[in-house]
Amino acid sequence: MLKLNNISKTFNKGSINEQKLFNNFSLNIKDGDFISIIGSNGAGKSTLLNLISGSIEVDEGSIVLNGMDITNEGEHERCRRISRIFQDPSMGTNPSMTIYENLSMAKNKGERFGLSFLIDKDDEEYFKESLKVLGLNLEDKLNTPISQLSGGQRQSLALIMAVMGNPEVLLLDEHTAALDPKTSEIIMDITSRIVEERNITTLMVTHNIEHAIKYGNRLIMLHMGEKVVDIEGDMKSSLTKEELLSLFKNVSDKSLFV
Ligand SMILES: Nc1ncnc2c1ncn2[C@@H]1O[C@H](COP(=O)(O)OP(=O)(O)OP(=O)(O)O)[C@@H](O)[C@H]1O
Repeated sequence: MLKLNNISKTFNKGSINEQKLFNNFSLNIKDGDFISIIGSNGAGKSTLLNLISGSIEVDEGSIVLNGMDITNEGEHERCRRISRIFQDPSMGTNPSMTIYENLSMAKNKGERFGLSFLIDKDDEEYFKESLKVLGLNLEDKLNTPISQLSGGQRQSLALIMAVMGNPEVLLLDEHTAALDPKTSEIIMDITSRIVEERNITTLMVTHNIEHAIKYGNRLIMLHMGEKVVDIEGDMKSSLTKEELLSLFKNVSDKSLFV
């Protein structure tokens, strides 16, 4: 269980650009939840993931992961338990290294090691088995530099790397947004298979309404740092695109008057 308790976050405090984004924001996420997070630009979606990953600190409130208060842990300390994939496929992998080396790095995440320690031939079979799940034949390209892979192949690899250490939480920050529509569908299919097979608690920020509806057991809409829609279970699975767009429009229209 991941719990965000009464979180507050203000950017540029005390300056003319001060922006109070989250004010007493709470969220309880159950183990195995796959949550789609939508909302207009600037709603606070990425900031929410930043607060969970530890890349920015909360001003007030606490974050508790499976009973352990991680509020004061930095990103590096949280990274073994919380994995993240970004929009840019080059961010999850090291382009100057091979697939094999990247996977070795992911396997040893958070540990102190030198490159010589990374090359362990015994890992080869394990890496090949992990890559086979993707169905992209990357298992035959272990010695190929990442720079020679397409964006979709890189993002698939980033997924395998992100879940390699069995994280408790997976954060997906518009991870298909930079891909062409067909590749984006393939990556979403792979994502959903991996998340389901491993039962990883997942938060996925997306601007793709269809993906938000199709994937996950829960959907949250953020608006100006507030949770304005939160549906799950049967309500989520029967939600139509029209209904969601109408909810979205209601929220946007209302904000014109505040
Ligand atoms: N590090 C920061 N310093 C100052 N302001 C920030 C910082 N991070 C985010 N903000 C501000 O907080 C607000 C929310 O930003 P955030 O990136 O979380 O929105 P978002 O919902 O992810 O938007 P988008 O869909 O455009 O990616 C924005 O107004 C943004 O300018």
